[in-house]
Amino acid sequence: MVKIAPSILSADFSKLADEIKSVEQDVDYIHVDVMDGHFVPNITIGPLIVDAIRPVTDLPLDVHLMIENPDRYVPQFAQAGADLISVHVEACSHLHRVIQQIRHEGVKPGVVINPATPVSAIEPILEDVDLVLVMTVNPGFGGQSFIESTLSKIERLKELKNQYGYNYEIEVDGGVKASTAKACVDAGAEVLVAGSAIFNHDDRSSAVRTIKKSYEQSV
Ligand SMILES: O=C(CO)[C@H](O)[C@H](O)COP(=O)(O)O
Ligand SMILES: [Fe+2]
Repeated sequence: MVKIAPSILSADFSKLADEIKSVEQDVDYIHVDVMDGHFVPNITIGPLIVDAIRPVTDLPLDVHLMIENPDRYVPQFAQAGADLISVHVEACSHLHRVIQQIRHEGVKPGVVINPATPVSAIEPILEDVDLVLVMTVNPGFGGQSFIESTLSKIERLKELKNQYGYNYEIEVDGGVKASTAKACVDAGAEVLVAGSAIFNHDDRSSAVRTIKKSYEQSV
């Protein structure tokens, strides 16, 4: 079963609790985009917001850290109630140490690769993570166009997972909507992050259904 993870980056921040409630019956994770204005040009959410939305839902909070030196903030996001914390390989000088740190905090660790980063950059860490997030846009903003060249990396991650019996889920993030979701699922994506394709529609159930219908023939 393919999982859906709505990104609250495209939600109405003046009523985040209502926004989360509007999707939770149809989805599997709540995706939280944390940006620091350094690793990416945008500034968004910190641990205080994660703490505030934690009691709103029982769904796992999938926290995507787009920040430099994430080791400085992992304990705060863990204490705030993150269930998964993913860090960019491009933002970590000591990736293995950060992944260990996340697990030590009792949280599932994930690693993220940007569109221009090859799978080979994270091969040594694949046995240690619960999630691999393939960015299908350059991180920083919602509502961007899907980058097709990322599909071969999803296929490679599926191949490596089958070959070595790794436990990670393959997640994709950026530009995922009805017209791009099937290609992701066919390539091996198991978790689809979608922000604008869900929150830019008044009827969230119908928006999620439209995405699911686009690939259900292939799963
Ligand atoms: O990490 C992200 C951006 O850096 C977001 O999760 C992603 O962009 C979701 O937005 P959309 O589905 O509208 O592309
Ligand atoms: Fe994200």
